[in-house]
Formats: sequence, C-alpha cells, structure tokens
Amino acid sequence: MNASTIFFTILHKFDVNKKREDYLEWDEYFMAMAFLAAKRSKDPCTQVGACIVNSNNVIVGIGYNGMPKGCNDDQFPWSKQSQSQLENKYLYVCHAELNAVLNKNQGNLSDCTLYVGLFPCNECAKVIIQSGIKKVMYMSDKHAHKISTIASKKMFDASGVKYIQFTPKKRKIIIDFDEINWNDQSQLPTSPPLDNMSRVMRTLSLNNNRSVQFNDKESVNIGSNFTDANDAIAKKSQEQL
Ligand SMILES: O=c1ccn([C@H]2C[C@H](O)[C@@H](COP(=O)(O)O)O2)c(=O)[nH]1
Repeated sequence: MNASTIFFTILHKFDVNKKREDYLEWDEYFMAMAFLAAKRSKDPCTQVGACIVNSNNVIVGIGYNGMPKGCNDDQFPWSKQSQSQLENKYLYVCHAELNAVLNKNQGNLSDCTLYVGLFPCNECAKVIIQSGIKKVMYMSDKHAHKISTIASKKMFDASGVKYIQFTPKKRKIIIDFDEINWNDQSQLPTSPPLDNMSRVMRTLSLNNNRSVQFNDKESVNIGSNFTDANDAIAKKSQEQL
C-alpha cells in the first residue's frame, strides 16, 4: 500500500459524514460481551463469561464463573490441585452459563441464544436445555476430549440445541476509555498525550483541514498527503524538544 492509498483509506474510514463500516457485527458484539463479563471472574486459571440474547438481539442474561452469593471469594478456595476436594474450587464455583441463566430478566428463554467462551460442561448443558435456550455459540472447545463435553454434545443433539463454534473476523476488540473524547476539539484528551500519527489521523478525520494544533498558539501545516503530514509533525515535535 503506498502513502496516498493509506491516506485515502484513513480519510474514508474517519469520514464523519458516512456510516461507520468497522462497527461490531451482532455475533462479535455478544461474544465480546461474554468475554467482558469473564473479566469479572476471580478464578486465577480460567475466566468464563456467558451472555444470553433473545430473538430481538436484546441481552437478557449475563454471567461469569464465581462463588455463590454469601460465599466469600477471599475465603473459599481457588486452587485446583489440593489433596482434599473440599480445598479445591470445583465443588463451589457457579459456572458462567448457570449464572447467566439465573440472572435472566425475561421469563422464557426459548427464543434465545447463549454466547459463551468455553464449550459448556455437562452440568451447564442440562441447565441450558431445561431453560429452553435453542442455540449455543461458543469460542473454545479445548475440553472436547473430556467425557463431560462428550456428554454435553450427546444431550444437545438429543434435545435439538444447536451448537456452533464462533470464528470472529476480528481477533481483538479493544476498549479504550479515552476514545469518547476523540470527536470533540474543545475537549482534547489530556492523558495520555497523542503521538504524532494519532494527531495527524485525528486532524484529518475531524477537521477536514490540514493543520494540527500543538498548543494554544502554535499549529503546523501538515500538507496534503499522509507522508508529508507525518514528516511535518515529526519535524515540529523535534523543534519542540
Ligand atoms: O462450562 C464451564 C466450564 C467451566 N467453567 C469454570 C469453572 C471454573 O471456575 C473454571 C474451570 O477451571 P479450570 O482451572 O480450567 O479447571 O471455569 C465455567 O464457568 N463454565
């Protein structure tokens, strides 16, 4: 890709008069919600999130793996290799799928799809089936060889619950809390400072003009193509050092 192609690609991508093209698709959005929920998990080894969605694309339940209410997660064990089963997490932890179903805010889940990071175990499969959920979208099937997963699949097949492994087009979705300020010139983000490339991209995308503001008084003309722009900004930054 040459400089002018990059320039026009960026211009097009950030055209404030056109509908965005890189928005999340529904499946990506719901799976990302499941992954975000997983970030709440205190499990040191495996964090699982689950998100239940109805036929109107409305989220009706969300959950992650954690200790039951009232069972202090600083006191109950998180280990998995203790000699005593009572000292391991497995007897206590509520799985993400169970929590998502129990957290539901819609009476009947019969039109729903469950998005989950990990293929459901046999205990969760029973809960999913009994709740009426008709479809499971999962990411990882790393326990495919385990009998609990084989049992889950047997039960899903028998009860007509579809299960589909989700392959996202985007491998990463980044959440940046500073992003909210990007579209407002009067509200320039204070932290972290923008690097040169970000200044150029923001100026090109927002102003449709060709100058970048450095501080209250100074601006620099960034020319009409991306390479010139980057060079101009780099030069100005050097002068300021
Ligand atoms: O379907 C599932 C399977 C497992 N989980 C949870 C339960 C535990 O907190 C971890 C598994 O721990 P490992 O250390 O990987 O054995 O994942 C779940 O929520 N849903």
